[in-house]
Amino acid sequence: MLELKDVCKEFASSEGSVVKVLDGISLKASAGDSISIVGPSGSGKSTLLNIIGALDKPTSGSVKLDGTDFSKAGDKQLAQIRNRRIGFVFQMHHLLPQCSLIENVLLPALAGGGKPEGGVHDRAVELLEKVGLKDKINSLPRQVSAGQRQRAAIVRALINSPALLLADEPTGALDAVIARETAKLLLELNRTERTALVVVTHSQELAGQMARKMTLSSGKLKADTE
Ligand SMILES: Nc1ncnc2c1ncn2[C@@H]1O[C@H](COP(=O)(O)OP(=O)(O)OP(=O)(O)O)[C@@H](O)[C@H]1O
Repeated sequence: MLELKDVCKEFASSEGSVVKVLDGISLKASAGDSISIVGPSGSGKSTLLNIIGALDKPTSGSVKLDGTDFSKAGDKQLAQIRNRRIGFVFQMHHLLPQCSLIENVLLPALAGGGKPEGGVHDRAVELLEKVGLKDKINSLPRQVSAGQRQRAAIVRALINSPALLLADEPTGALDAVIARETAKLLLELNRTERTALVVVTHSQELAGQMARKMTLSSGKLKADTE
């Protein structure tokens, strides 16, 4: 369902030369998969995640999600894919401070001007309950803990039942115990929601919890063999 073929990404450096950050990356992931990508700072992890998430375009190569080739999709279709088929979780929760947790979770279901489909409110409540936020659904982000905010952000990423869940340092801003709990939850939801999960992280502990561990280095992505 997610398929990257020979993806390359080049940037112009400040000196005017061309730097190849990604050099022929191929990757396949299907529902229920969990993949971690580790690598040194500046190795291109965020660049790769942005390309997988249709937030950036490769210089060459192709990215397909459920058969749709991103390079052949128009801007409107790409926006729809980003909103409906892909969930994003970042290091910072990016919840709107003036909206309650449930309002934040429902935002992606309202994006695009459409009415939320029937049942989405129930789904939001159900997911918030599942992550232990039953008593907090009407609380504002500042009224809950950092770990609870990140759990709400994960639920928000899942509200539209995406095929793909992309997480960039999802536990990076949390202390060790909460980070561990959040990682466990992320994996549990990945299993029950049947998404393909791709996590970029510096944390070897988080990376080690994913079924497939990969390293990005010198533009190449390699599977770690235990
Ligand atoms: N828009 C851009 N223009 C020019 N160079 C860029 C651009 N975006 C990223 N780069 C360069 O590409 C390389 C990879 O950056 P990227 O942010 O993907 O690395 P990373 O592995 O995510 O790093 P970190 O772990 O520190 O977050 C870096 O050398 C960066 O300077």
